[in-house]
Amino acid sequence: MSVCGAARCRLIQTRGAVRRILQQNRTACSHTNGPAESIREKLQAFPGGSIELQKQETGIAVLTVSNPARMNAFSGSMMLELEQRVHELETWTEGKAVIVQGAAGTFCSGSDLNAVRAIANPHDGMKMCEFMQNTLTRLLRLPLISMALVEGRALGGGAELTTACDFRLMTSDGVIQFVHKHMGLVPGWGGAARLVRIVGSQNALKLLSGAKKVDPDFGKQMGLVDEVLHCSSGEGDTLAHGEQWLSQFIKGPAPVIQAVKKVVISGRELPLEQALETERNVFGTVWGGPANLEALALKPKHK
Ligand SMILES: CCCC(=O)SCCNC(=O)CCNC(=O)[C@H](O)C(C)(C)COP(=O)(O)OP(=O)(O)OC[C@H]1O[C@@H](n2cnc3c(N)ncnc32)[C@H](O)[C@@H]1OP(=O)(O)O
Repeated sequence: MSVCGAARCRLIQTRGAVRRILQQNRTACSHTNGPAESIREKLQAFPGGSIELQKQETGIAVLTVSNPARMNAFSGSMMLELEQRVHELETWTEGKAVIVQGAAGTFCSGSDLNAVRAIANPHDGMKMCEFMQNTLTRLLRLPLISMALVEGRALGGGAELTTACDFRLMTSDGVIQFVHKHMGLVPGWGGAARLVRIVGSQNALKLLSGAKKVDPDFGKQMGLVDEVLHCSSGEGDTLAHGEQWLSQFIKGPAPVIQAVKKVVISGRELPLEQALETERNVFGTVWGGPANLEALALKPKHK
């Protein structure tokens, strides 16, 4: 092929890649989309529990999955509520971080099995899966640093939820387990795709095919767990310990923290040329900004 022909070929490939990414973003970022609409009514038919959101003045929000009578399993209405909470976080300009936790000393036991039984056909399953993939992708793409605080158990969809956060912290008795295989399933909320990116395909294959229990030591060893909190679930101060750990990453003004997260997301998800372009654009939002000018005026030494 001539040099011109090769260049034209590369251009066509790049355009194709850009079109695909834009398409993915449209699907994952739209607040309402056609296919997801029809599942909403079905999900609404399975009420129970709630997703609570507390936005704090520190710039840290706490998102609590709460359905204690069912070990914080996701009812249909909780799936809908999670999407609403993520939407609220997407527009939180003062925010820096979000902690995702479970109520009453345990994280989340996945889908509510009562709802699962009622929609146990491929059509509804795929719609529910599309809905949750969309929400969890948006959670991961928030311009906020996110952390799953795993007390007790994170099972099935609960394990998948932990992978939609930037960091995972665990109490010393915490367990993450992709139990899907035991249920005759594979992850469907995007958990497999994200797990491969976090721990690599070899480790992901072991965790999914063996439905292995990940305790804090195993989790740290394979890079799934970022830090172990040396306290037990339900002790009450777990959240304070989690906030303390997170504080090292969120010092400074919200626009700068959000800019950091944006360049990391684009670096993680986009082809290099596009990631570089996004990085330039984000850089332009902080260069010469208040935090930058203040730092320059202080003549800092980074010893
Ligand atoms: C794409 C998404 C795929 C999925 O998420 S599929 C769902 C995967 N999750 C599961 O299979 C979890 C099944 N549950 C369990 O293994 C155990 O209940 C669990 C969480 C280890 C807790 O065990 P224990 O401490 O002995 O407590 P327990 O079994 O008595 O549970 C207390 C009450 O909670 C209920 N529960 C727990 N997980 C649930 C779930 N996912 N859906 C609906 N209900 C659930 C459980 O039935 C029990 O209720 P009850 O007291 O019998 O009325």
